[in-house]
Amino acid sequence: MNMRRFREAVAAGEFLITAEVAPPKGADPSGMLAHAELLRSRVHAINITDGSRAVMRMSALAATALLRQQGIEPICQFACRDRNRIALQADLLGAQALGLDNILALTGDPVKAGDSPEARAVFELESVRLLQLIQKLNSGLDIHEKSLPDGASDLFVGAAVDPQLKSWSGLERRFWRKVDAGAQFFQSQLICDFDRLDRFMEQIARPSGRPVLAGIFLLKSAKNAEFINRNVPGVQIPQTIIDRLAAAADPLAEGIAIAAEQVRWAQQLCQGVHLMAVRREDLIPAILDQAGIAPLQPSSDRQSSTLLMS
Ligand SMILES: NC(=O)C1=CN([C@@H]2O[C@H](COP(=O)(O)OP(=O)(O)OC[C@H]3O[C@@H](n4cnc5c(N)ncnc54)[C@H](O)[C@@H]3O)[C@@H](O)[C@H]2O)C=CC1
Ligand SMILES: Nc1nc(=O)c2c([nH]1)NC[C@@H]1CN(c3ccc(C(=O)N[C@@H](CCC(=O)O)C(=O)O)cc3)CN21
Repeated sequence: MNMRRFREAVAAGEFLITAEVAPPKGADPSGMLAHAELLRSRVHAINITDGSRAVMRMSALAATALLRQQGIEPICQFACRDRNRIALQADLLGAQALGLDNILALTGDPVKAGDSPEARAVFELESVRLLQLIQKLNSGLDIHEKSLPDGASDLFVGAAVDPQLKSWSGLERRFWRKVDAGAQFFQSQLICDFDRLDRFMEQIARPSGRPVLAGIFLLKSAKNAEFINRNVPGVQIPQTIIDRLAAAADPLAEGIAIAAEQVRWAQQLCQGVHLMAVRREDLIPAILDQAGIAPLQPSSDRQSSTLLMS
């Protein structure tokens, strides 16, 4: 089973498709695995959240290991909130040993956003320093530049970016710091302003040569959009979209139509999409169908067709 399909697709310049799935809130992974199974032929990788919104769930490391066991390529989110440098390095090396070599390096949401506001937050590193740490592990050094006697990692690491950030100069500076620290791909924050994405791609991202996946969220209703505006740090769904959902006879169908439109815009502007459909991951194939994106060719078929052609 090819578990380097995502990085191969990045290298080949394919239009990249990932989907976000949260680990279970409990010890039984069967629901998560069933959702992931529905997406197998539609995405290059499944991106597993790590303490998203500071809400307690199963560890991303365990959840991605389970996906990989099932033959589905994961991207493991790594947030800096809950682990100091010893624990981050330990888990990164463990991820590599388990074959979980796609990583998304994040700072992480503040604990006050979640279900344990009294928890102690660590944040010893933030996303750029986490990327720098991974760069060191990949070159056979630990965070203190001591050599790793049992070998370097080969982690394929990406970072988040919010093209709608108010400070353009802050956005540009932070994006380039992430590129310099080894980010191989970028996943955008949930995006609604595609003019802004266009400008970000033209003026900031394109010169870096790093692919950007637009973060596209299936809004299930106007209420869902309002929940996000209240509870997801850094996200603001515009009133025009909330009104469109509120006016729709079938808000879920309207949400699918909006997401499919956004996928089409992303095809014009950037190198991929990161699809989020919280608790309705089963609808991601419908979004891709409406956007005119066919299932992916299995990577083994692609290899054999290349062989036939040569
Ligand atoms: N110096 C400056 O100009 C800037 C400073 N900052 C500060 O740095 C801190 C952390 O920023 P970063 O390390 O850049 O954050 P980060 O690397 O974790 O995320 C980058 C952006 O993506 C968004 N994001 C978070 N989780 C995401 C996910 N799962 N998928 C997609 N997007 C996601 C965030 O809202 C953020 O705007 C913040 O406290 C912020 O105040 C942030 C941006 C610019
Ligand atoms: N700062 C930040 N943290 C994140 O965890 C995060 C982002 N940004 N941006 C990208 C995605 C979007 N995320 C989201 C967005 C919406 C819901 C949401 O609406 N969840 C449920 C409600 C669940 C509940 O009731 O607790 C839903 O009904 O859709 C969850 C995670 C997670 N990701």
